[in-house]
Amino acid sequence: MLITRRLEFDAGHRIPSHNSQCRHLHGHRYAIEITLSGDIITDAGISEQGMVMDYSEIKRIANTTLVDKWDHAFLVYSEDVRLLEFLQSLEDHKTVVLDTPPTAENLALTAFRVLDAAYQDSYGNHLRLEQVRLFETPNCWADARRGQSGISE
Ligand SMILES: Nc1nc2c(c(=O)[nH]1)N=C([C@H](O)[C@H](O)COP(=O)(O)OP(=O)(O)OP(=O)(O)O)CN2
Ligand SMILES: [Zn+2]
Repeated sequence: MLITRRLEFDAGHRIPSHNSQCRHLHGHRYAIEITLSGDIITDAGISEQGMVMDYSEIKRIANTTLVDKWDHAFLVYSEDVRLLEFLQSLEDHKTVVLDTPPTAENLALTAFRVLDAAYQDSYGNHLRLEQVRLFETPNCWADARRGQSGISE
C-alpha cells in the first residue's frame, strides 16, 4: 500500500549559473509530497489500525526534520560565495546551505535523503519512504524515487 502526505512551505533561492531569470534572488511556495509504502496495520484497537502510518505522524516527522528548517529560509548553494557571504552578514537570518545548487531536482534528492532516515518502521509493517515529489511551482516538479541514481534500493 502506498500513502502520500503533502506539505507546503515558502523559501527563497537562486540558481547562480542559470542562463535566464532563475539566477536572480526570488522565492517559491514549494510543496512536498511524501510517499511511503508499507502494510496496513491490523492490530485491533490501536490508534493506527487500518493505516500504514497516521498522516499526522508523517507531518510531524517531516516538519521536525525538514520543513520547519526550510520554511521561510533562503536555500543557498555553498559555492555561491558572494550570496552566502551576504546572507551570513544579516543578523539572525534563516539560511540553509546546500552542497548542490537549489534546483527542484537537488531539493527533492536532499529531502529524500533527510526523510529516508527519519521514517522508521515502528510497527513491523515494512514502512519505508518510496518517493519525494518536490513542486517548485504548480507547473514544475521533480521526483526523487527509491532506486534512482543517488538513492539506495
Ligand atoms: N529542471 C529545472 N529547470 C528549472 C528549474 C529547476 O529547478 N529545475 N528552476 C527554474 C527556476 O528556479 C524557476 O523558479 C522556475 O521558473 P519558470 O520556468 O519560470 O517556472 P514557472 O512555473 O514560474 O513558469 P510559468 O511559465 O510562469 O508557469 C527554472 N528551470
Ligand atoms: Zn526558482
